[in-house]
Amino acid sequence: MPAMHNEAQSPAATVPVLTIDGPSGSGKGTISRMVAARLGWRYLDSGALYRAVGVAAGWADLDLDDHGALVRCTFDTEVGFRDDGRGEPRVLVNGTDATDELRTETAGAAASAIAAIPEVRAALKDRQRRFRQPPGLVADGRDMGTVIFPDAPFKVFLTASAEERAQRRYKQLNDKGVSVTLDGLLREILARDARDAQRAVAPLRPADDAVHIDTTGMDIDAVVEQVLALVKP
Ligand SMILES: Nc1ncnc2c1ncn2[C@@H]1O[C@H](COP(=O)(O)OP(=O)(O)OP(=O)(O)O)[C@@H](O)[C@H]1O
Ligand SMILES: Nc1ccn([C@H]2C[C@H](O)[C@@H](COP(=O)(O)O)O2)c(=O)n1
Repeated sequence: MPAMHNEAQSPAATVPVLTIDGPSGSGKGTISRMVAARLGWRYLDSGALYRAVGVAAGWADLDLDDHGALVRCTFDTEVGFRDDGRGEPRVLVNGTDATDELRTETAGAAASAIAAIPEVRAALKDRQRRFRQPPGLVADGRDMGTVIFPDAPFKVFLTASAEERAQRRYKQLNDKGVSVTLDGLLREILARDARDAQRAVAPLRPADDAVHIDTTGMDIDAVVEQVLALVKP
């Protein structure tokens, strides 16, 4: 009976997903949040999950080479998102607001190292897929279009030159009163790009069916409009 064939598809699979993957500082988070708000869809910051595990591992004084302990830590770490309507959602790690610690380059580097462990990625898979709820989801990360939501109807791969990404991060951190050097940030960005793109499991790469948008020299609103046009032409 034809109806039986449809039953194989889970209800979640009918919820539309827009995936936005790309390297650090390409604007994934900023653009995803704005597009999700315009569409009235949910938002998944998948990087925050890896960062949260990194931060929790730091709190527990775990060695980044102790993969067994890091995998256990992944299962034990509860991550909550609280949107107070004032920009970036707050991220709670085991009940503690860790948003500011999560956004540091140190947390980014730890997340990138932990994210190369296949069992950590496997442990976070279902947690990410559970965000797919009506009326739709915007999901940002490195493997949203390739691994987590390969059937997403809308996929974007955002890039910008490494120099521009470092400039953006420099301004972002300066505005927060964090003292950094442009050279140091550029080195960190290039190191993170290399690790994320070269790991064996779910490396950073565009899905075959992703639309590439190079945001070098583009302002935020122009990128948002270009992405929205893909979903609502
Ligand atoms: N098109 C753009 N033009 C100028 N600045 C931008 C643009 N897109 C994002 N930015 C700024 O760049 C900074 C980094 O953006 P964002 O945090 O969204 O990047 P990301 O790709 O999510 O980074 P990460 O992967 O490290 O979390 C922010 O300060 C943001 O306002
Ligand atoms: N889907 C994802 C999301 C993130 N990571 C890893 C690699 C990143 O360097 C790190 C931090 O992510 P960010 O907050 O900068 O988006 O987490 C990943 O491997 N896969």
